[in-house]
Amino acid sequence: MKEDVQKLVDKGEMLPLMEEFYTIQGEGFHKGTAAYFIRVGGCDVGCHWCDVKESWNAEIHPPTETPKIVENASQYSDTIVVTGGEPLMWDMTPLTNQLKEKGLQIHIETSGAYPLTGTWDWICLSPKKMKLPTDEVYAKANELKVIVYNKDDFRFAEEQAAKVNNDCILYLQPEWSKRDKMMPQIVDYVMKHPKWKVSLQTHKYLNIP
Ligand SMILES: C[S@@+](CC[C@H](N)C(=O)[O-])C[C@H]1O[C@@H](n2cnc3c(N)ncnc32)[C@H](O)[C@@H]1O
Ligand SMILES: Nc1nc2[nH]cc(C(=O)O)c2c(=O)[nH]1
Ligand code: SF4
Ligand SMILES: [Mg+2]
Repeated sequence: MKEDVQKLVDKGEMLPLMEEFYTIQGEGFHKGTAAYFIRVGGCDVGCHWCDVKESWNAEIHPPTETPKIVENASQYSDTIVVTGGEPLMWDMTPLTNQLKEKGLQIHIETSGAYPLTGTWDWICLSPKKMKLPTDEVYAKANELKVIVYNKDDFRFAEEQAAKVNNDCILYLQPEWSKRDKMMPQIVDYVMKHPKWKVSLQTHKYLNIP
């Protein structure tokens, strides 16, 4: 990467943009709501079941000026979801400041494994065992969304629930490839422990992005 571009990426004034799309938020608290998704490239958390492994290598995604991303996003929706990859690998301050200047609602999907930057109307924290969230994101998360791949994830979910703030809404979401096996166990678990709710990847059932 050219030195001047690298400097702008380091400041969050340019971001490796993988894709952008207008769709329906499929998961968690805001499921069913139309939103414009900005998918930022780059992630080193390494979830073996990740459904967007193409996002991991930041170098294959073109560094894009944040004003250009914002200008485009604002044409589509009042609600913007920033996801990745892991968006918090980058300084989210310029992007979120500019989205706020347009009066948009800004949500983030994050593992919380990197320092929390940017200003957010909604934080969806989906913690990962390999690289745990920072204390700040546990304190500020609006929803906790734990992916259930196997039985140990129920233990992990409780451990993570003990760390988030009291207002945080708790979700268990089946890992997509294990949904048939884990869904009955999730149903049973939620009925026994009703502080949890079920989150499904509804966009995958609807065949939308
Ligand atoms: C692709 S990640 C990107 C944002 C961030 N890196 C994170 O993990 O939160 C977006 C959401 O999809 C979830 N996810 C990824 N792969 C999944 C899968 N195979 N089944 C269910 N959820 C998955 C993640 O846990 C996260 O909540
Ligand atoms: N429709 C839809 N909803 C989503 N919610 C979180 C997603 C993500 O990949 O971050 C996602 C996604 O990729 N598509
Ligand atoms: S943290 Fe998110 S983007 Fe990174 S590997 Fe895990 S699910 Fe995929
Ligand atoms: Mg997704």
